[in-house]
Parts: sequence; C-alpha cells; structure tokens
Amino acid sequence: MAGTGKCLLVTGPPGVGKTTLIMRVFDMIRVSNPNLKIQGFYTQEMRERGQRVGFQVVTLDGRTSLLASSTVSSQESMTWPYVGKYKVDIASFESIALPELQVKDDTHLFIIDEVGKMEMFSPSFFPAALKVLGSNIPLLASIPIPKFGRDLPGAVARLKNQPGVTVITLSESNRDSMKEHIFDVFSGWLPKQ
Ligand SMILES: Nc1ncnc2c1ncn2[C@@H]1O[C@H](COP(=O)(O)OP(=O)(O)OP(=O)(O)O)[C@@H](O)[C@H]1O
Repeated sequence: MAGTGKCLLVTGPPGVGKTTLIMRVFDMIRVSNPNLKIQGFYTQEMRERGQRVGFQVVTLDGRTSLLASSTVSSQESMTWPYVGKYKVDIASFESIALPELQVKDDTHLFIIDEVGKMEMFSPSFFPAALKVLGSNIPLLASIPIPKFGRDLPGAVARLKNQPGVTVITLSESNRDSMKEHIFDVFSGWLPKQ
C-alpha cells in the first residue's frame, strides 16, 4: 500500500447522522461540479409498518440491493450469517457494491457508507476498499462505532490506521459544522468545474 490516500473516515455511534452527513456532502459536491464521476454506495434501513426489517445498499445512481433482512426465510438464506436478528445476503451486497469499488482511470471520488460488520462478511469487500484507498482517488467513508464499545473488527481498525486517512468523530453537536468542513476538504482534492 502506497499510503498516499486522500481519505476522510467518518465514525460515530449508530444513528448519530453519518449517512445523512455523507449524503449531504455528496449533494454539495455534485452541485459544485456536476461533471465529476463519483462511485460508491450508502446503506439504508428498510422498514415495514414502522418496524426495521433490514438494510439495503443504494448506489449513488440509485440502484438498490439487499444487504440484510430479519424476515427472509428462503432455503437459500439458511447459510447466511447473522448480525443480531438480521441475516446478511453477502451475494446480493457484493453484486452491487464490488463493481462500485472498481478503480477506474476516470473516477474522481469514492463514497463508502459504510465499512461495517455486515459488509465485512464479504471477503472481497475490505480488499476492494483498501485498493480504493491506495489509488490516491479521494475517498469519503464511514465506520460505525459499536453501541456497547466492543472492539472494531481488526480489518476495520486497520483502515483507520492507514496513512492518508483522517478520522472525524461525529456527534450531534458537530455534525452540521462538519458538513461544511468535509465539503471544503474535498473541494481542495477534486477538480473544479
Ligand atoms: N444533522 C442532522 N440534523 C437532524 N437530524 C439528523 C441529522 N443527521 C441525522 N439526523 C437524523 O438522525 C437519524 C439517523 O441518521 P443517520 O441514518 O444518518 O445516522 P447513521 O449514523 O448513519 O446511523 P447508522 O450508524 O445506524 O447507519 C435520521 O432519522 C436522521 O434524519
């Protein structure tokens, strides 16, 4: 790994606003220069009748795929790993996330929300994220801090320690000012219109 990455890593407890922040910054960047080629995905809750029933991955151009579900009961899902009450559909996640992490000559920015426990069940995901980091293409990513202070998986902790990675810890009091700060940092890294 060359360690030349231009990466901001947003961390914070569940629900503090990581996805919201990243999507707001994404919108600001897109408006500032609509010609940028931005790859990546964000992770979104799935709700039915007010209850959370799973998570899906959404690409930045709006395609969706299942990440994990508490209601799936097919034969196929018998072997899927559990995180809490959710079964992780690794194949579905990989089908949409891995192509987004392909480093291409004309990519300006990667967004990965999030590098979490469910995503880490894919053996190909973390190596792909490290490749993005080593590509010197700017990267905005999020990593959750687990609720009960358990250690992050080793690989995730490693990402935080890569050279070129700046960690931003989000709280309710700094999340609005961080939006401007992160946008400013990326504006300095990205081509102007
Ligand atoms: N700056 C903000 N002002 C007001 N509400 C916010 C803000 N950021 C997030 N929220 C609200 O907080 C809730 C959680 O936000 P979000 O999903 O972005 O958090 P998260 O840190 O990504 O959560 P998770 O770790 O579970 O993925 C949402 O309902 C969102 O509308």
